Amino acid sequence: MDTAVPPLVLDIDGTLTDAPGRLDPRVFETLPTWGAPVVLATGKAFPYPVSLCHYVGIEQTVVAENGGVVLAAGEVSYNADKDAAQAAAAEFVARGGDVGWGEFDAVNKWRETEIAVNLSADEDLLRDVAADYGLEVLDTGYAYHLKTPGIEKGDGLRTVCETLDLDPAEFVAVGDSENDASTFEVAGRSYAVANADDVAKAAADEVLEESYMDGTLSVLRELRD
Ligand SMILES: O=C(O)COP(=O)(O)O
Ligand SMILES: [Mg+2]
Repeated sequence: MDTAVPPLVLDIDGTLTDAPGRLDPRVFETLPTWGAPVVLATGKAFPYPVSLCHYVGIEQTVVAENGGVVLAAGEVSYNADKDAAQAAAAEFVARGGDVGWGEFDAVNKWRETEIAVNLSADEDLLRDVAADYGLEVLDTGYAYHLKTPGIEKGDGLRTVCETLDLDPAEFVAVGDSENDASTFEVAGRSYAVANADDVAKAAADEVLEESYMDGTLSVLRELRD
């Protein structure tokens, strides 16, 4: 029954995907029929979750770039400083670093508020440069994010809730990484999938027995039944 399901805030990578990072096809049958708002909250660049909502067939309600960009009810807000991240990334490269996505950098091309760096990059150098520019480095397990400190997915969820007149405490959150800890704090109930990192596991109300979409679906089924 759909009558009493709570709104959801779902991470994408590691939560709606499989281990190699492919979207789990069960997303297509589960999310469009959910009887309450579904927010996708991700570290991915803004167009990725917007496209995902489009193709899955749900409202475009999105927290992207770790809270840097929020879209709800057609209203977009930008909450972080791409210029600083871009300047720091240029300095990182000038000091011998490699952002690591090859010649055509689709990971950052449409990113509005931060820069994502491949996990193969020199982390110590990246952290040094970030500190010089007053930025932080967030490791999601999928990328290092060179970002404005204090801007988090959880702030994005609050913005969504203000726009849609929803109570964040009613939300159920599922995620897998350090960048989901802020969402877990803001949402009323939170779950880390079994493949989650230690920060996400410590922040979650409950750590699930199953990984990836199997874990996420175990929560959604329980909420629905
Ligand atoms: O972009 C990343 O690094 C991780 O993305 P996610 O927040 O959807 O897991
Ligand atoms: Mg994730």
